[in-house]
Amino acid sequence: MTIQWFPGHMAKARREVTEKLKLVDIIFELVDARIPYSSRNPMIDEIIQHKPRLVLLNKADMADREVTKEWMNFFAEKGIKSLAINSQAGEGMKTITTASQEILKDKFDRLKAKGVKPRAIRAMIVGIPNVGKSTLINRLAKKNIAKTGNTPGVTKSQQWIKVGKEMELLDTPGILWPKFEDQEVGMKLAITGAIKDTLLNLHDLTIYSLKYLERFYPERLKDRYKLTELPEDAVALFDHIGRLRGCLMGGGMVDYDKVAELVIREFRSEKFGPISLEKPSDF
Ligand SMILES: Nc1nc2c(ncn2[C@@H]2O[C@H](COP(=O)(O)OP(=O)(O)OP(=O)(O)O)[C@@H](O)[C@H]2O)c(=O)[nH]1
Repeated sequence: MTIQWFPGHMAKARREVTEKLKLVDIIFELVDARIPYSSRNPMIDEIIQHKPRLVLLNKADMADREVTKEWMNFFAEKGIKSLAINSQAGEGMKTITTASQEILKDKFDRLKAKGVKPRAIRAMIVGIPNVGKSTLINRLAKKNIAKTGNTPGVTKSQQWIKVGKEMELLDTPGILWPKFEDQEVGMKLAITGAIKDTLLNLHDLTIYSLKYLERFYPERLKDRYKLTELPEDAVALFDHIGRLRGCLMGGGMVDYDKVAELVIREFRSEKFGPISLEKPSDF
């Protein structure tokens, strides 16, 4: 689902998350492991205030493992615990409960000391569109979607999902808007599918992807398109790929639109292997 964000939608999204915050002990901030900076909501700190949080670097299977480690260190330095997960395959699911228990240990110990009966940790997922919120909820839910009725004060359909004995998760995630701050962030969001590519020029997107590969993963680019040397400019590279892959118009001219579509499709379907599009040192 791709949402067009207008100020009214943003205000509503913020209000909904703020409302649900009161019901939970911890927020799971879901980001795309390939773009942990660009896929964060720009106002997340302001919205969730001091609520304990766990950053989940989702789609870690598509990101560069070494770079993901750098991001985990980056968050740790800010005092934020993060985990690399793959919701689609269900990898890292157990670690979410364990990490939440660690983060909330003091709070729950205090409650226990006051004689409050132990209860499950209550959590909710927030993140920008397409980051994997529904996939994660389904993974964690397994068959345990609790039909415990509605929670007062929340949307009628709101339910808690049991995640083992230790945790309960709100079944609807908080959907927040992505950053719109600059073109580069926009490129990364479009490449990873968080915003529609029709909002950007497909050729710009392709050139951005190719330049990125050229800079950080040159061998993969050469391997994929049977290049011995990297061409001097984008046009030469487009020509080479077009001829190699038969993206031609009548008369044998290279069809640049087709080349652009092909490269983006291959980039998104991991034909170049797992790739991270940003590092903590970029910021
Ligand atoms: N490779 C990979 N793909 C994933 C992972 N998690 C989710 N996906 C895919 O990412 C796409 C978006 O996932 P959703 O769960 O629909 O994302 P969402 O955040 O709920 O999206 P909205 O409903 O738009 O807010 C789907 O095609 C998922 O299969 C993951 O860890 N790895």
